[in-house]
Amino acid sequence: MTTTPPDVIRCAYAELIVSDLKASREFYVDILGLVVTYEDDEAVYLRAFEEYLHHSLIIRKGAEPALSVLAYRVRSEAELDVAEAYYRELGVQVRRVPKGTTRGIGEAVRVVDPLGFPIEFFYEAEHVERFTQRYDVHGPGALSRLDHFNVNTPDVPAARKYYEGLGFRVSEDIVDDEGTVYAAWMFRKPTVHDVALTGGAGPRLHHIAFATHERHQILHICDHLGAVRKSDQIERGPGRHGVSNAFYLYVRDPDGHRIEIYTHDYYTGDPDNPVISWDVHDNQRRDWWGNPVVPSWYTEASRVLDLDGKLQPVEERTETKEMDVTIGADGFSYTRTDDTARGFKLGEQV
Ligand SMILES: O=S(=O)(O)c1ccc(O)c(O)c1
Ligand SMILES: [Fe+2]
Repeated sequence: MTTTPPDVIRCAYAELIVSDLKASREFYVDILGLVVTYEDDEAVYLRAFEEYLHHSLIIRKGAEPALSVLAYRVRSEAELDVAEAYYRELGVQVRRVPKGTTRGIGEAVRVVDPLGFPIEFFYEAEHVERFTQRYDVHGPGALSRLDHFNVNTPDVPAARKYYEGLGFRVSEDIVDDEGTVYAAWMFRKPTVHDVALTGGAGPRLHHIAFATHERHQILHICDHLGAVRKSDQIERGPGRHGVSNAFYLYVRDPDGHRIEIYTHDYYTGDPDNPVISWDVHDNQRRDWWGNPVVPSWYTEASRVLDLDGKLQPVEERTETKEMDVTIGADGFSYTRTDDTARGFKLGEQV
């Protein structure tokens, strides 16, 4: 690459295609408590309480539930030219879209990145009221901001190299002693990640995560789902992650799109931030308390669209899959590395 990469600040918004806008609005607004910035018959533009840009999530009515864009904010309008040149040199599909193509967003550059994901780079965006201290409208499950994207991609080292080319750094990863890389967490903003690369068939969206300030907000969302008899939308957690140290919950929206609610990871902003590598057989890597990872969390994810709204084909992972080495009769994981006397604890039970 001769051209410099665009200066990405952070993950900024996503657009999900949903089959029933009303049902999805109930999930994202009535249960998760996101704020509606604007809505019409086609789409709802949502933001979390600390956010002052127009939206961080769009849910848009469509026949095929899928991800239609993951957007990163760049440091200035000038970075759009940089992004356009960078991706043209990569030889991928690149499109310049005028201001207002997406309500509330200025001029942008859209690409299908080398991993097959629909990605947008933008700077200018409409400012709206920031509800940081509007405690009169915060619910008990108040979400503060969008925190990260997690994507399924078959070749994690190749994806890591691509994102390193964009100036992202690795905070943590999951590996085995043969050198297979199962997942990596990468950041531009000084937290654990803006994007996580999860080995698996891809391009697929694994989840979008919103942060809360307090664990009790996550617990309230669980209680709320129970109260409306929608506990089946709780997929995994609440729990404490090993990787990232965050307290977490995964819920599935009416179309099965996965949303993580996440709090309490850590600062990564110094140049010498140490990378944490986890052994794939460490049973506390994904859940610090050793709770099992449900198989659907490894196998299910959302399809993604190209820039014309067509489903991207999915490529299977060829390297060993994490689920195969840590779940069920063939899989195994340990709690204490020297615990040979009692052998390996069977990994996540299925
Ligand atoms: O399950 S992991 O502890 O690996 C994990 C860590 C951080 C995340 O954001 C996540 O989705 C999953
Ligand atoms: Fe996550």
